[in-house]
Amino acid sequence: MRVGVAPGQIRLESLSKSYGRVTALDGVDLEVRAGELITLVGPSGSGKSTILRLIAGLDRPDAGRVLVDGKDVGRVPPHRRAIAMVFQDYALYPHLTVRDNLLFGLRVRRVPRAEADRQARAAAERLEIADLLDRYPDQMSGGQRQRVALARALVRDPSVYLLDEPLASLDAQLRFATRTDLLAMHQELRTTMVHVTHDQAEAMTLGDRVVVLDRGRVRQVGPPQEVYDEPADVFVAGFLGSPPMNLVVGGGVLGDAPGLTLGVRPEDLALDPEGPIEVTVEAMETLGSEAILLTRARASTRDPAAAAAAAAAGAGVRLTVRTGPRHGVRPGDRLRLRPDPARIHRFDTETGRRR
Ligand SMILES: Nc1ncnc2c1ncn2[C@@H]1O[C@H](COP(=O)(O)OP(=O)(O)OP(=O)(O)O)[C@@H](O)[C@H]1O
Repeated sequence: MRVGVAPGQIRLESLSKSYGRVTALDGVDLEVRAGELITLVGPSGSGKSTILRLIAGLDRPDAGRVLVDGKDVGRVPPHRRAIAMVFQDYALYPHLTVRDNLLFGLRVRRVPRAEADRQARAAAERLEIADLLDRYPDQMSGGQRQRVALARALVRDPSVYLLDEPLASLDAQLRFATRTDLLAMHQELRTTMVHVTHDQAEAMTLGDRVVVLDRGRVRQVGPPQEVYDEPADVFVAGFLGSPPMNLVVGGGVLGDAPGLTLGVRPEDLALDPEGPIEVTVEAMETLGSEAILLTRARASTRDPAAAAAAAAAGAGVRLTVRTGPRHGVRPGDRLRLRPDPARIHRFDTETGRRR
């Protein structure tokens, strides 16, 4: 029996990369499965684009290896890797029409004219830009340019797509529409896609798995809902979710827990007249389908460090609550909250790790 590796599988082994004194990647291990859409997410400077550049061969690692389909590609130049990259700023050739932008890569590869035309048209139709083939990039909207950039990647017929914040410069509505297109494109092609974003909402919706990065290290890898429900550490807990998880050192109003930090997401705090936590509403945002209440509780804790921290801050713990839009609450109101006991997260305060 032949044991092969499916095309488009990527393995990163102990990848490290520094720029001068800046450590961009610090021992990254990651396996991207063939055909998977995986999203790298993390704050600015966490190393996301560096990972893409190393996979594409645009940069070389200081240590570690990149394997594509089981082969070390360290010595393979970028144009020989079966990889297409799409950037936030489209990177279209401004002096070429859409048609010629699409044909460019095919001409470089000496694909016969008729076949190249056929492939360019198929990609344009796939991304619904067939009526724009004679336009120049500056004659199109941002969303249209992004579709052209995706179509150009498509005609290369790569075994891996690297997408570096392709939706970042689109407005909210277009972003949603293009995100849906990208998902449909992946579902149809089933080609490996590594997508980078710093937008945690995008990471939740776009990807079979999400990789959370922080300062050049992988903090957690898993299906988005799993990472959201069981963050591996305080960093991931605070990063994924908007508004972020409420985190209370020592537990405080969430329950006395010396040495631990307890967390609860805004949607897991219910308004309940019998609830154990008394808070004052300081501000609120009503968003149509939901409301966010910014409240402040009195810290009740026996953890001396937490009590001192709360006292030093001059007030009680802030708790953000997500609730329905028709709550009848006003700033200044006193309310009671009940945390869902099954949804309290426990972290070691010293290491930050989930307990
Ligand atoms: N060519 C370079 N020269 C110097 N420093 C660099 C270079 N490229 C990246 N860095 C640094 O390496 C770190 C990681 O950068 P990288 O672009 O991978 O982050 P990122 O997570 O993609 O960030 P962003 O979301 O802002 O694009 C940053 O501190 C960055 O300043």
